[in-house]
Amino acid sequence: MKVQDSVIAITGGGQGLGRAMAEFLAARGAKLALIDLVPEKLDEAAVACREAGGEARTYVCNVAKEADVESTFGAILKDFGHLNGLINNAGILRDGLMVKVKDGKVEKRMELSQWQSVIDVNLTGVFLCGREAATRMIENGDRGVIINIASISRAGNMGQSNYSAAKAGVSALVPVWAKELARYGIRCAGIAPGFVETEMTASMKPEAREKMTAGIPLRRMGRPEEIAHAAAFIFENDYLSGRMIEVDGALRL
Ligand SMILES: NC(=O)C1=CN([C@@H]2O[C@H](COP(=O)(O)OP(=O)(O)OC[C@H]3O[C@@H](n4cnc5c(N)ncnc54)[C@H](O)[C@@H]3O)[C@@H](O)[C@H]2O)C=CC1
Ligand SMILES: CC(C)c1ccc(C(=O)O)c(O)c1O
Repeated sequence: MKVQDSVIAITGGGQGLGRAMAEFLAARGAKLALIDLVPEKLDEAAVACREAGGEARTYVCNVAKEADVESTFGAILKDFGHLNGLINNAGILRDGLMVKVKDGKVEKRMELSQWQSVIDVNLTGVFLCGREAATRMIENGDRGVIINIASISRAGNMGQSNYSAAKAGVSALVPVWAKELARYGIRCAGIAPGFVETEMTASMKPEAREKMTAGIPLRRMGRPEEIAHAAAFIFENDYLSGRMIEVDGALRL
């Protein structure tokens, strides 16, 4: 599918990887529907997309809320008339060990609320947006692509019971949706990034950065545009469906 003139919704499009993917696709002529919780971030991202050469509109929405998601995708169809892509990117971290022994006593360290908040956004949010996007594409007769952003943590990372479970879940949805939606001309694939340079990692102390990158076979973190490049490849390759692409510098957790 051509990126040029395709209408692509990106959740968490206000900053970080979501914004980087939006700018990358905008430079190739995409029409972006940017979805996020934070209006100011959305406005900044939309300006950057227009400067890159694409069209962009913004939608304030909590992906974990069914009513928000339904009205947002309704508005996208009304504004653009079509929907050809969804990048399920919005995600949060609430890391912590599940249990810990302190002074000989076992403590429950990961609160249920900590578990639930990550599952709500990173897994249920992906389900709600994927279901809504597929519904609208099919109703509208649009061919389309759904991309789920996972993480190398999907393999199981210490201190990330909630996050690893959610990322394994969104990876499992990829072949499910690829099989269910192929008959409607919709493909589904995913990307599992390793550590990517973001504002957070850029502000780390040099020693901490060096320790982190020392374990990566390519000896550096990924760049946001390298993840965006993988998203564009998935979008453009019409025989790619049901699979995850790992963009992690060969790191295994
Ligand atoms: N940065 C990294 O090194 C890696 C990131 N990832 C994944 O990539 C995705 C993006 O990560 P980053 O750009 O680093 O994160 P970020 O924290 O910089 O950006 C996430 C965006 O999602 C938005 N968001 C959060 N909750 C939301 C909700 N309920 N509804 C709508 N929007 C919401 C935030 O407002 C923010 O703009 C996430 O799914 C993350 O798990 C995966 C592997 C590595
Ligand atoms: C542990 C993985 C590679 C990781 C690291 C950092 C972030 C982030 O800052 O958002 C992630 O989302 C990750 O999945």
